[in-house]
Amino acid sequence: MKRFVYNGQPGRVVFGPGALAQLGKEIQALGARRALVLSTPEQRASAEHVAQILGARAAGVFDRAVMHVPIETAREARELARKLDADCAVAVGGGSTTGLGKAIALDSGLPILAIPTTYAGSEMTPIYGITEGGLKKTGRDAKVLPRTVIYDPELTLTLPVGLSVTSGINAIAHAAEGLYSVDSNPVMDLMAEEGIRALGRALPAIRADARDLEARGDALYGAWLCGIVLGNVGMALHHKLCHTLGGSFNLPHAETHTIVLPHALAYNAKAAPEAMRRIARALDGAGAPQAVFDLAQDNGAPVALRDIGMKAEDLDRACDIALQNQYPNPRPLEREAIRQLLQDAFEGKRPSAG
Ligand SMILES: NC(=O)C1=CN([C@@H]2O[C@H](COP(=O)(O)OP(=O)(O)OC[C@H]3O[C@@H](n4cnc5c(N)ncnc54)[C@H](O)[C@@H]3O)[C@@H](O)[C@H]2O)C=CC1
Ligand SMILES: O=C(O)/C=C\C(=O)CC(=O)O
Repeated sequence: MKRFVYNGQPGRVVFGPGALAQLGKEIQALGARRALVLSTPEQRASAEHVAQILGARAAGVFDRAVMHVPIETAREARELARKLDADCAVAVGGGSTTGLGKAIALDSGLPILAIPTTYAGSEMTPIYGITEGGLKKTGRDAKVLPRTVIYDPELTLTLPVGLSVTSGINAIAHAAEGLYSVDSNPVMDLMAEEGIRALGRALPAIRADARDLEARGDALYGAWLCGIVLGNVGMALHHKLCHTLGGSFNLPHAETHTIVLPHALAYNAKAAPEAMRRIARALDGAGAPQAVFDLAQDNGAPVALRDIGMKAEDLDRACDIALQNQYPNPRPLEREAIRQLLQDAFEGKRPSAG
């Protein structure tokens, strides 16, 4: 008999092509009068478009979001929010931009309205990350959970195919680890399997036609479900390895998730057979690690850490860092086997079945 605790996270979702048109109404519903719009430098035009929709309710645009939220950028954005007397942050972009909004909210309590344009899922979580002195610290705080999320698939049509595939597999990683989480529950399991299924369907269709709006909607739907799982249940070895590789070796976030996931699943396969069965079923494959590997490789994503900047001589240190603290994982953390996992991921081996 299952025993579990289920805690729904508050938050409003407006979903669908053209949903961005609801922005004015949604800001008004939040009671905000002066919104600071956030973006990366590359998405400045999207931020300006959002500011235009907000009209008099736009206080300004800050376009310097970058990956992993450096504390200096967070301080600059917080200062600007104070100077402009902003009462809300609107984050238009991927996990980096939502992350910057969270850093402002953590400090000031300002509500966030998120408009995600990748599949990372940060908009659905109370998890924040800030990097200081080369070290990324993450934490959970209800204050940083966006109050409203507008998912508009039209805004993802410009997401390059390569990043669409790796970002989609980043989302699948949340659901996969959610299925064997120490605090999983039946509702999250349903969302996790459905999220993986939607992304498994959508990514090849996006690869075939990046402007396929139906597939873009499917991918965003999957990302939403996977993001909910990340926000509600604890992650395990895979996320720990990716944070180590991203935080200490500066590897790109979505690509790292894509490469490591098949190997983390292979490591945990025997200890979490029901999770593996559900992942394989969602991807219509014979085995979960192999199905995830094939999804990446068949859609042109990198499959070897050595191809995204990892150095062979750093693998021992990565293994040591990932094992510094104990954390729940279906299979106990065994140094030799985890070092082999990293070697396999480094070389881009397809995990063997059984
Ligand atoms: N706190 C949380 O719950 C989570 C946090 N994250 C964090 O988010 C960051 C990674 O976020 P990602 O979304 O992977 O990447 P990102 O937000 O850094 O975006 C990658 C690049 O793609 C561009 N881009 C985004 N959407 C686009 C679009 N529709 N069209 C064209 N270009 C677009 C961005 O401007 C940027 O240049 C990492 O720092 C990661 O740790 C990721 C997942 C969950
Ligand atoms: O590192 C963070 O900012 C928080 C969580 C994540 O990045 C989740 C992930 O690894 O995709």
